[in-house]
Amino acid sequence: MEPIITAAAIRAAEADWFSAHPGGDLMGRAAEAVAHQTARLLTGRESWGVLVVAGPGNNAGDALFAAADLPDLLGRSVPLWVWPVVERTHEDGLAAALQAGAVVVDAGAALTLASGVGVIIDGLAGLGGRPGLPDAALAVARAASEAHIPVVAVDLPSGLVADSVIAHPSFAADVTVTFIARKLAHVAEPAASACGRVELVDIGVPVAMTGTWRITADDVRSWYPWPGPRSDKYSRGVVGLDTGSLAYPGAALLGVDGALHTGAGMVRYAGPARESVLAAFPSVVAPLDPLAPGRVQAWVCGSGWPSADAARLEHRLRDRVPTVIDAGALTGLPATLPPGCLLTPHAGELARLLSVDRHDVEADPLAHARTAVRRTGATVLLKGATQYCVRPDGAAMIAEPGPAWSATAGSGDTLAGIAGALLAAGLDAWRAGAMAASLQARAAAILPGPRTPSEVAARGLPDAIVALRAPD
Ligand SMILES: NC(=O)C1=CN([C@@H]2O[C@H](COP(=O)(O)OP(=O)(O)OC[C@H]3O[C@@H](n4cnc5c(N)ncnc54)[C@H](O)[C@@H]3O)[C@@H](O)[C@H]2O)[C@@H](O)CC1
Repeated sequence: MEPIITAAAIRAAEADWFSAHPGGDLMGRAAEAVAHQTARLLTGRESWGVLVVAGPGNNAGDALFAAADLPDLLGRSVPLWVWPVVERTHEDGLAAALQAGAVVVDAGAALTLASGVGVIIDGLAGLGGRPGLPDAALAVARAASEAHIPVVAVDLPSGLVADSVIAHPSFAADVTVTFIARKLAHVAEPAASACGRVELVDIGVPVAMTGTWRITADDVRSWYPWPGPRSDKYSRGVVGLDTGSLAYPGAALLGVDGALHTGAGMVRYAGPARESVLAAFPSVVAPLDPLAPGRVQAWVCGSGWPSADAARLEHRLRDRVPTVIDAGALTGLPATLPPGCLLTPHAGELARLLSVDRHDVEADPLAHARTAVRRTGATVLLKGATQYCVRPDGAAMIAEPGPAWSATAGSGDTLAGIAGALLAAGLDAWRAGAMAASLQARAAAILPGPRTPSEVAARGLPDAIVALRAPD
């Protein structure tokens, strides 16, 4: 798991580092990394000049020192321009840039340069960034974007806020060079799209964890319940699905598809779409009486339920096995849920669960997911372009992102089945939720284009799972 750190935690870590290393130089290390990325982007460009957009803070210091490093790094002269957006920019940084031959320009000249220069270094604001940009800076950002001029953002594109997912008007970076740890804006949509490729640079500052992580490829590989020589269908996990309805039989098929292709040892289907499920998946065990007792290690409920059905949900919860609670089952939850439940709402469902506006959830998804966790005592996987899995102690894990193609009706039903299979195999709800979202993202990524959720499950999941063990 890779920690995602708040701006406050970074500031505290830097303060501790400076007390332990009086007079130490972090800016030099940061600037070196920014210069390196700028040099890479400059190589092969027709125009060799670099425009630095400089604000008042340390972010500008990083950008200006980086520009000053460029002639030495590239072994030749580099035309440099500095636009100090404010009256006073970082003094030592500006002096270094001037020493390297930089010319100070005003807003008008910066706007002209923005569509013809080789690379722009955005050093207007970083951790101290306020939302949005002053008009003149926004005009420069837009001109650069229209002319496809590469932008290197220092720490994060100016206009974004480090701890927020909101896509405020900002520079659109090709590369964002950040230090110590990634922040939420780097990994969570829609802000993340403005960051381009994020290069994380270790500048040797240890930082305290803040309870949010991003799942890594190593986690996905090692948490997947690989079968061994002594595995049988029970040790691999029996997942029960009470999903679908006469109105939405497809949801039952999609959930079963997800569970089978994630590697469930056995799928038991106990719902109203028995005939269609058996016709499509002969390996599924589906008793004639859906209420007949049968061994399951996890349940999946709610996908394709047309409305809340407290009795149907309570019947399944009585087994006291980990349960995925999806879609229709998310309304009308009992006052207390047994341990190990995984709720899988999208933003609209979470908004309804919390009686708030959907836009509030979208503006601060993590806070709302944490509120739902506090109210229900369950683990919550909030679905969307960025998927957050929050467990009862508040710890959050951000799943691997998938292609935008995944935004189709039915992919949530498949996801519930994937999560159910992982719960039945013994993963805790937190890992199962983040893993399910990541596996589905990987499956969709290896089958690019407009695919049905069943195609992603049937063709993408097995290949994505096998590829986890392929040599890099
Ligand atoms: N503390 C250190 O020594 C280190 C700091 N580093 C850099 O320093 C940055 C933090 O420095 P600061 O605390 O000085 O903060 P910033 O450099 O982010 O600057 C904050 C200033 O920018 C102005 N500002 C904020 N948002 C704006 C916006 N949207 N438009 C226009 N002006 C805006 C604010 O009024 C404030 O004066 C980090 O992001 C990182 O780039 C790195 O050099 C690593 C080491």
